[in-house]
Amino acid sequence: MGKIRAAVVGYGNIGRFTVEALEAAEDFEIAGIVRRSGAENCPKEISDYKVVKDIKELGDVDVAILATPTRSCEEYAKQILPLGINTVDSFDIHSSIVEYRRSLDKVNKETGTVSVIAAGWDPGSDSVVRTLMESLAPKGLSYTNFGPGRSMGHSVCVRSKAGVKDALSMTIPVGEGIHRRMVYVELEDGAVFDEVVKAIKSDPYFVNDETHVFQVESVDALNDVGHGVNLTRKGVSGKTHNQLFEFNMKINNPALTAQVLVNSARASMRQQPGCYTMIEIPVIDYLPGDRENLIGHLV
Ligand SMILES: NC(=O)C1=CN([C@@H]2O[C@H](COP(=O)(O)OP(=O)(O)OC[C@H]3O[C@@H](n4cnc5c(N)ncnc54)[C@H](OP(=O)(O)O)[C@@H]3O)[C@@H](O)[C@H]2O)C=CC1
Ligand SMILES: N[C@@H](CCCC(=O)C(=O)O)C(=O)O
Repeated sequence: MGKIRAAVVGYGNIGRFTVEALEAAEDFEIAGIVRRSGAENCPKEISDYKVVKDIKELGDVDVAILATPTRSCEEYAKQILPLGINTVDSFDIHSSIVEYRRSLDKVNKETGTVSVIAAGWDPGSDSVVRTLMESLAPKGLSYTNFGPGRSMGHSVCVRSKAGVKDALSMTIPVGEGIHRRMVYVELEDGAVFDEVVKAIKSDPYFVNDETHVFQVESVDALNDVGHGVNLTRKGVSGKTHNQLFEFNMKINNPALTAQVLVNSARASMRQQPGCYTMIEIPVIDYLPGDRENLIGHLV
């Protein structure tokens, strides 16, 4: 089989690391990068690739990796799927995933394409770990404790508010799956801080958590894209109590998200038409290489 031709749509934090992850993956080639401004002010590190405004300018593309804000993923996917191109995204509004999956699945079936959605680390690879833990102790309690670290999704959400020039949303674990949000905003001239605070606190990304907003001179001076998670489950296997499982990681957030997107782009090439979350795909499909070799060294 030839190399998988992938396009990266959106060249922000996740887009930049997605290009790197594709460059490191021997079974992929980069068909090009889609930016709203096309090749205008093109960053030096991608100047050897085709950089375009519209994915149609790229010729043959097997899969489009949507490195765009979560709230624009559905619109991009619905423009791209009718071209016969698979899509992959890291959509992260947990409460809307079922509805989003249903909406794209219809388009996938009509166009004979595959979408893998919610494919970052959370939702994404953590969802696979949560699923495995629940199967190992079907009765019990699981907790997902994030950070401390930068949530890209929450930071993107704050940056989309009127008057915000730049933002950093830090996730602070309070315990048992509860989090505090510490939000640092750099404002445009003339922006009213209290209005910005109101817009942030009423957004579904923040509405259920204790949120503190601070105005700062420079977000860049504070920025650190490190993050992490501690997942636990305590429960019952069969009729036996007190089974305790734990999964921990400390990560560079965009680098890990990009790696999961690339793995999911590969997996998209191996599924029947439809829309999938990561827990619906056999884990072996995320890996390159010969199936029997993988079974030989992993099982
Ligand atoms: N599931 C998970 O675990 C994770 C999910 N994510 C998701 O990844 C998303 C992207 O994060 P990040 O890369 O930091 O975001 P950025 O803002 O850095 O990048 C998004 C890029 O999308 C393009 N874009 C297209 N439409 C818009 C629009 N309407 N407004 C702004 N930009 C647009 C822009 O690129 P251009 O100008 O080149 O077109 C922009 O640079 C987040 O929304 C988050 O939800 C992130 C981390 C983990
Ligand atoms: N979706 C997150 C990754 C998981 C961590 C998280 O949800 C949080 O910090 O709130 C992100 O966008 O960075």
